[in-house]
Amino acid sequence: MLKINNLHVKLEEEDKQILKGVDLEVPAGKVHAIMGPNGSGKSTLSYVLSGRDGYEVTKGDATLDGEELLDMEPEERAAAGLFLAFQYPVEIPGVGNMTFLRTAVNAQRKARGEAEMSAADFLKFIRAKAKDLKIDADMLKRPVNVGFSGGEKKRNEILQMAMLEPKMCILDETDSGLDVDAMKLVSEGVNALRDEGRSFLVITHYQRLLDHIKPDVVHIMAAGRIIKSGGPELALEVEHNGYADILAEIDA
Ligand SMILES: Nc1ncnc2c1ncn2[C@@H]1O[C@H](COP(=O)(O)OP(=O)(O)OP(=O)(O)O)[C@@H](O)[C@H]1O
Repeated sequence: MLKINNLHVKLEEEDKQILKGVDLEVPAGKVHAIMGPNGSGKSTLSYVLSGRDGYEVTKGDATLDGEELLDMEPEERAAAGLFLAFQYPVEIPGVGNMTFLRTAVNAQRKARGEAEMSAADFLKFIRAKAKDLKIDADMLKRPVNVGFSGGEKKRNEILQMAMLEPKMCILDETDSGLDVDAMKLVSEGVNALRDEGRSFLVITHYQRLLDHIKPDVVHIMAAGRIIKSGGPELALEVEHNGYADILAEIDA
């Protein structure tokens, strides 16, 4: 599924290397988590995979099911099955949430050579998914994310993910801004999408999210590289002891 090989990335505007040799492999059907101190490069990794401007890949590559991701335009990456839920979801004034989702779903279907979904079928589909995520019908009519609370934005992103049915989902700090109940709801939304053909990369600071979304593997990122990988117990170790011991192990 997702394979990242010795990825080096610098900022385009200044000579600052942020990713310094990331190696990561997320097989089909698996949930991997990335934790790591502030500024270690976790969000940069998700931005680069999504095709955001401002970063230059200086070495290495990333493939999704063998296809080179980094050469693709952002919409081609989405059509290839990549989905990213960002730390700070964007607001799109003037574009209704429902219209946005219908356009996105139909663009994906078109890219896959499938027929567009009719208005009636789409309405049924979105209403069922929104109900599962306890998203108010009123929120579907409002402009995308405009005036949504932090938690509503996160839930809306999980709705987008549920509607687009991607094969590789990257969730960047989906827990930030969620209250306990919303975190449970969002985690349930993610768990409902777990499937042997779908993989997840969950970037988080908090072990408690991983209590709900149980990862197969936890990676620790520091200074632009994955420095340690292990099972869910690694997240517990971080929760109890912080990163100092792990960083010291690497330096030794
Ligand atoms: N556009 C930019 N201009 C200047 N520095 C940047 C830019 N983008 C990223 N950086 C720097 O790159 C480093 C990695 O940032 P990144 O946001 O990827 O870290 P992170 O691991 O996601 O951090 P956090 O846990 O705090 O969200 C940081 O030192 C950050 O300041």
